[in-house]
Parts: sequence; structure tokens; C-alpha cells
Amino acid sequence: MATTAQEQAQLVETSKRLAAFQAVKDYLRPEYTRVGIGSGSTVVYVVEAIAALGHDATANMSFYPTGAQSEELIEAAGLNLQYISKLPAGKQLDVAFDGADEVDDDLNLIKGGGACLWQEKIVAASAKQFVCVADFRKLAPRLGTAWKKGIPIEVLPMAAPRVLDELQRLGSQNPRIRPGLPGKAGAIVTDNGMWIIDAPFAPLLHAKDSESSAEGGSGSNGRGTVDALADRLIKIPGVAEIGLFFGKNGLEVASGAQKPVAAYFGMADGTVQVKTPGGV
Ligand SMILES: O=C(CO)[C@H](O)[C@H](O)COP(=O)(O)O
Repeated sequence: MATTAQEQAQLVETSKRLAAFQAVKDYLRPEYTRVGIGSGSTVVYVVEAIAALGHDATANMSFYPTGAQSEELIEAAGLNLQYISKLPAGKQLDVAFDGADEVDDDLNLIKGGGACLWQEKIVAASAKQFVCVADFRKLAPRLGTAWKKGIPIEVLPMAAPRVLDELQRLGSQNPRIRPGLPGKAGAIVTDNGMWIIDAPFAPLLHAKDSESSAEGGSGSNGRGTVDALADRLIKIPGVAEIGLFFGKNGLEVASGAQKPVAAYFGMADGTVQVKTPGGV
């Protein structure tokens, strides 16, 4: 059935909200004291869901933002603001919630559409459990299938031309420095004083593809994997951080995981689909 653009936009918002409320219900335990709050439009509903629990439920919790937007969200909701720079050595967040631009079926993520990827990765990797919240548009079998804007890469401004050259050598098609928003001349500047380069690559294989290759499946046919590309990108001089969240998931490692323990998707039919490392 054809829908208007307005109806489609409303459906997306409803889906984000459904995913966020379900994720908070499943993963925010009353005994938790340290909670990471990511960036973007879906996380707005995460904060709404947490605030709806009431002051008594959240009074002993501190909320750790991933940038200026989530800092404002936490404060506006009347929640206790704390900073990841104040997290004592040896301590972890109990849980962190964040959105994504694309999620593959091995739970690798593209993040950074909102230019907050560096702090987002630090907060996610500081949490015992990183939970992703998204709408149905973000689901894709391989990264680079639905999200065609490219992998966001945070770079030192003076290194941007060299990084662009290197990205092209690595096979990126038309990498670009992200422009500022309307009213801002020049490049977008991140919360860390850096620029963002968006680097499109052909859809990326993941660990499950190598498994199917070992079992006699179709194999990689020489195409790049998420992990191999990430390893190359992060080594380019001038790159501060990359918007690929990859590697081992939070069930496999006790700390430092960039991949979520669960990804919640609000679906167009009003249901919530949950993907977990064992269940996808
Ligand atoms: O990575 C991000 C910001 O850097 C966001 O989590 C990502 O862009 C998803 O945003 P939204 O929830 O608005 O779709």
C-alpha cells in the first residue's frame, strides 16, 4: 500500500521508539549505577524510556554521554550527568545504549552518521553490555548494502587530503570531507575538533562468510572483510577513529567490545526484532 512521505517518516519514528523502549525494558536493571547514552535520533527515545521510569528508579544511576547532543539529552531529562573521563580505572559502565547507521547479520556496525563516532566507540567499549537500537531501515546482510554514504572516518583536519588519497588507494569510491550543516561554512567539525570523511566501499564480508567458505560455501572471492578493512583504515596516519564497530562481541570478551550484545530493530509491522550474537 502506498504511503505518503509523512506517513513513512512517522512509521520510522514509531519504529525507533518501539526498539528503544524494548531495549531499555530488557537491559536496564534497577541495580545498575553507570549507563552510557549514545547519539542520534533513536537515542532520544532511549532517554525518554529511562526518564519514564521515574526519579526513584534512576536516582542512583549516572549517565555517560557520547557528545554534546547526548549531554543535552541527559540534562534535559533531569538525569544525573557524568563523564567517561571520570570513570575510575578498572571500572566499566553497566550498559550503554546507542544507535547505528547500518547493522550486518554478524552485528558489525557502521556508526558516525551524526559525527559522534569517536566518543561513541569509547563509551561502547567501556560498557559490560553495549545495546544497539535502530529502525528497520538499518538492517542489512552486509555493511555497505543499505548505507551508501560511506564509512564515517574522524580525521585530523591537516591530514585530510593525505587520508583521502590513501582511501582511494584502498578502493574507496569518491571519499569526501563531510560539509558543515546549512549555515556553517566549510567542513563539519566534531565534538573533538576533528573532521569527518565519508568513504564508500563495496559491501563488506564478515566472519560468517569465512565460516561458510570453510564449510565449502561461496567464500569471499577476494572481497574485503569488515575486520581487514578496519585494520587498514585505523592505521592511516591522521585517522583518529573509524565508524566501523567490529571484532569480538560483548559475550566473547569481558571488556572493550565494539559489537553489541543485542541489537533491537523496530519493524514496520509494529514488532521489535532482536538480534544477538548467538541468535542471528
Ligand atoms: O552513529 C551515530 C552518530 O554518530 C548514530 O548512532 C547513528 O547515526 C544513528 O542515528 P539515528 O538514530 O539518528 O538514525
